[in-house]
Amino acid sequence: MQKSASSGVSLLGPGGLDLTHSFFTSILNSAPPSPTKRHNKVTVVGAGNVGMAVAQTILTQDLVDELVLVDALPDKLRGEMLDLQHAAAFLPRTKIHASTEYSVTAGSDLCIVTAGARQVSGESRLNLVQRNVSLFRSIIPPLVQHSPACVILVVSNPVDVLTYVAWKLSGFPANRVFGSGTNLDSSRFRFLIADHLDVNAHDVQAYIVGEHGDSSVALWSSISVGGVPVLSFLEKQEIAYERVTLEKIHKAVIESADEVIRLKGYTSWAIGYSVANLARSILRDQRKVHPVSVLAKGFHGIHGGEVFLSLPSQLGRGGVIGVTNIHLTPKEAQHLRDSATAILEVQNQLPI
Ligand SMILES: NC(=O)C1=CN([C@@H]2O[C@H](COP(=O)(O)OP(=O)(O)OC[C@H]3O[C@@H](n4cnc5c(N)ncnc54)[C@H](O)[C@@H]3O)[C@@H](O)[C@H]2O)C=CC1
Ligand SMILES: CC(=O)C(=O)O
Repeated sequence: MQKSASSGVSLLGPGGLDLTHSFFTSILNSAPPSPTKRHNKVTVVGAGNVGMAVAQTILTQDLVDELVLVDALPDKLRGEMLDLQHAAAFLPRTKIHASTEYSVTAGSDLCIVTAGARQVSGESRLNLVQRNVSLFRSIIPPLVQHSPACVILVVSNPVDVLTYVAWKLSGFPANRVFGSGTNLDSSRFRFLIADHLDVNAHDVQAYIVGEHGDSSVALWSSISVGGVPVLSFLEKQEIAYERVTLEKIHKAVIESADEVIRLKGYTSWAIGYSVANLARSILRDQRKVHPVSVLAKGFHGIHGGEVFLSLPSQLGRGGVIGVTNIHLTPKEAQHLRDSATAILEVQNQLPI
């Protein structure tokens, strides 16, 4: 009995009748016109906790026509694919494929890399670098071979160093390779500020930039609630202690991942939503600004080497359109350069 390549479901009836041709009668004399809507194909490499959170969030948001999962574990991969396909009646129509072979990814518009080792509680993300760089050597070249025009979005940790590695291995221009960076940290920051002030996180503007990790930099002057700049408001009211609260909130952001990992073993939902939010900006050419990991050499006095770290950047169909000219205080600029140094110290030890 013949089976469809991606689902394994039989397309032939018991007598060998091909049912796919017998349910509908065409009302046209020729083939129907091809749809004018752009066909979006996204690949997610790594079908672990993060990859599957990304996949399911993308599916529920009706972003893609084809979703491809790639992993090194064939049974896990097929199980995840079937489990998602079985929700087809409740989801926007999407063709879901899964394979350990990269040929299935051909023609992807966006390739999201989540494969790799993850940190345990108490471990720094930077500690993962050697293990994940060698995985990237087997992941990035075949992705590029099959989708030479794609945008690559790196999620695996340490995300800033691995985005640099992906850029080098791909040979792509820098606008087509970026990392999820501090889009997640900034979301955690906005949630904690909103929670503290009892407002909606959508109404809180606040950026964390630099490394997705211990040396991240909170841009205090970027914080506004409903259009009111928070720091100058607090200064006018002479509520100095709130500045201490904000610093505590930034510390809580840095410790967030470790807290979740200690409690449930890994983080997944927030990064899933964060990445789907980035995918939407790319696929829908939304030109929204997100704090993501981009080639930062030359920005804000960062000169020591080619380094990727997060800066507020505009995203569209072709990838990173540009980095916003944010104003940094001398202290913030110094912290950003320190963050670049922390990343470069790890990166410079790599044979890339
Ligand atoms: N940037 C961010 O904000 C975040 C990054 N992460 C990172 O995402 C990565 C994945 O985390 P989890 O999904 O929790 O780990 P996981 O262990 O659940 O999944 C990793 C997956 O990668 C697959 N894999 C390993 N080698 C592969 C290869 N050569 N080709 C294809 N697939 C391969 C494994 O089979 C596994 O399914 C980690 O590096 C983690 O630190 C996690 C959360 C947030
Ligand atoms: C694991 C990780 O990088 C995070 O949740 O922030």
